[in-house]
Amino acid sequence: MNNPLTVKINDHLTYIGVNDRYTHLFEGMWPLPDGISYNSYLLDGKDQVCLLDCVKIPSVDEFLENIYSVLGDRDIDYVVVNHMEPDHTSSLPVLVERFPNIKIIGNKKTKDFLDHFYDLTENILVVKDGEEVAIGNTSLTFYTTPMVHWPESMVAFEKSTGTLFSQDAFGGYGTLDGAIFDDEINFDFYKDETIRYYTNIVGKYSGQVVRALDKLKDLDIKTICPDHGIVWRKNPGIIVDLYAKLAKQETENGVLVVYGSMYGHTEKMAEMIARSMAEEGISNIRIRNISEYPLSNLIAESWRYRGILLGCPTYNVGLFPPMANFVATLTKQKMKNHTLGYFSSYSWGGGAEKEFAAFAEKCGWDLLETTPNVQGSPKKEDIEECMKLGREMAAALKEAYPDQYK
Ligand SMILES: Cc1cc2nc3c(=O)[nH]c(=O)nc-3n(C[C@H](O)[C@H](O)[C@H](O)COP(=O)(O)O)c2cc1C
Repeated sequence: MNNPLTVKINDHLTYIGVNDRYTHLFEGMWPLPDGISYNSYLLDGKDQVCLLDCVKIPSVDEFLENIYSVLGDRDIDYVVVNHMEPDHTSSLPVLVERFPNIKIIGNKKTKDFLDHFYDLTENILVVKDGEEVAIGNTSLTFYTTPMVHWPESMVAFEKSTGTLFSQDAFGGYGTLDGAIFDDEINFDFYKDETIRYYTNIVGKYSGQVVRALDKLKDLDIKTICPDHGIVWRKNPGIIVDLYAKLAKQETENGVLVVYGSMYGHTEKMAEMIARSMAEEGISNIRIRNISEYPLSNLIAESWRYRGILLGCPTYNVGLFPPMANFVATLTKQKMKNHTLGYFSSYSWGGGAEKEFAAFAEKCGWDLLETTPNVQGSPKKEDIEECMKLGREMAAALKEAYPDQYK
């Protein structure tokens, strides 16, 4: 049956994934303004057929329709579970029911998860790192990529065509709107969403990403088939380079000012600090109100800019709660190459400034000297302190990017 929604990648490989424009929050917390795709692939080795990764359960009917339209009444011999996260496996039990002879390919850790998630304990082929499994007239070789971004994560490589099935690595948010290949798509449409995906989902495991990239560097990769987003067949180097750059965290010239404010005192401080940076010639400045701007985007922007300035009022002897949450998130992100400044406001005993100082020590970024802590509305001398902090940030950026200030 002709189904234009299943797309041939090569003679024996077909894209059979689905788009999701209904889920508003990925993993229950990351906004999906452009939706997301759950990619799945059917590898036809003539005598044997193998499915690579599945989709989220609400799309199971469309998924099965795609499978049947490619396979007709043929059976499926294997399903590879490269990653156990339910957006790729919650349809697996239905698949197993429809294709009772199917063997699930995973590693030792996958086997454990299959039992705990879905009570699946039979017909599992456990593969080791580097093991090759014949799929009819072709084969798949499996490489474990632990913590990119779960412990059982692995990738599969089909060497006859140089196709890497990379699970969540090299993926991005955003549905595949008609086109699925990099040469059919304007990547500028997807780039920001790919970066936001990386920083939200994979970012804190960048060390493991670097190790995984190193492990796969000798493979002759011609096509990358991730579990979300674009299939890379023309220029896979673009997405590999982007991931490598993000993993190394090469920050760029600019400042992200994140503030929280209930009654405007801290907001005023943020505006003054930004003004003094602008007066010093810093042109990439973003001021974000933490109560209004999504955490997901704040993470992506803090990943990007070298300068990070955080400010908030004292709230019950500590940080304003949304800022406390952001600071805790930043601590877990393990980011590098940043210059940090902080500022705060209080009315009686204070407390936010101490928690900012504790964060500064933990993250280990370059810390600016001036840390204004203002009682109530900023007065003349407080304004001067804020301007001084801005000038210090400007000086740090000029030192970090001297070529841009010649
Ligand atoms: C719910 C609440 C709790 C506060 N807790 C403290 C506190 O523990 N210590 C303190 O010095 N000020 C406290 N404040 C006062 C604010 O930190 C202070 O008024 C600050 O200047 C407000 O800044 P903003 O205008 O940017 O919101 C609290 C204010 C509110 C509304």
